[in-house]
Amino acid sequence: MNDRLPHEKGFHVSWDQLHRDARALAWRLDGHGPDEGGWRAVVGITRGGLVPAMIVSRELDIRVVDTISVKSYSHQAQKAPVVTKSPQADLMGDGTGILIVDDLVDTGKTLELVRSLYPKAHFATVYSKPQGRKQVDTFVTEVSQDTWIFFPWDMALQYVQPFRGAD
Ligand SMILES: O=P(O)(O)OC[C@H]1O[C@H](OP(=O)(O)OP(=O)(O)O)[C@H](O)[C@@H]1O
Ligand SMILES: O=c1[nH]c(=O)c2nc[nH]c2[nH]1
Ligand SMILES: [Mg+2]
Repeated sequence: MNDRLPHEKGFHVSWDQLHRDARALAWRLDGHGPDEGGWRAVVGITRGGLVPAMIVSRELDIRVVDTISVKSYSHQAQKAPVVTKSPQADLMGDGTGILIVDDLVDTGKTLELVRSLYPKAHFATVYSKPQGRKQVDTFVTEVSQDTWIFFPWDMALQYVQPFRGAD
C-alpha cells in the first residue's frame, strides 16, 4: 500500500480524537448561526462529513439533518467532484440558515462545488489544508498540504515491529 501514498506525512486520527475535534467544531460554531432561531438544518457531505455532522447536530441541538453526496477521490487520486444525491430542495433554498459540514477541506474543490449550489450556507470542516482554507468558514485544525489525514473508519489496529526488532 505504501507505494501508492504520494504524501510525506500522515496525520492519524482516532475515534476519540475525531469526537473531541468535532465537538470543538460545534463549540466554535455556537453563536455564529443566523440571528433568529439558530441553524435550520445541518447537511453532511457524504461520506466523511456524516460523522462530524451527527456530532455537531447533537451538540447544537439541531434536529433536521440532511445529506449531499459528493464523490471526488478514488483512493488518493482526485477526480472532478460530482453531486450524486442532493438534499431536499425546499429545505435548502440558497443555503441561508444551513450549516454544511465535512470532515476536511483539501484542495477546496468539493466545497467550491457545494458553495456554488448554496452560496448563503455556512461551511464547516473539522480539518483544513491551506489550499482549500478559503472555501471553509469555520474549522478546528489545520495540517500542511502534504499531509494525508487518515480517518478512523479507514484504519484498523494492527501489529507493528518493535523499534529494536528482531531481523
Ligand atoms: O477539498 P477536496 O480536495 O475536494 O477534498 C476533500 C473531500 O475529499 C474527501 O471526500 P471523498 O470525495 O474522498 O469522498 P468520501 O467522503 O466519500 O470519502 C473528504 O471527505 C472531503 O469531502
Ligand atoms: O482520508 C482522506 N484524507 C485526506 O487527507 C484527504 N484529502 C482529500 N481527501 C482525503 N481523504
Ligand atoms: Mg468527503
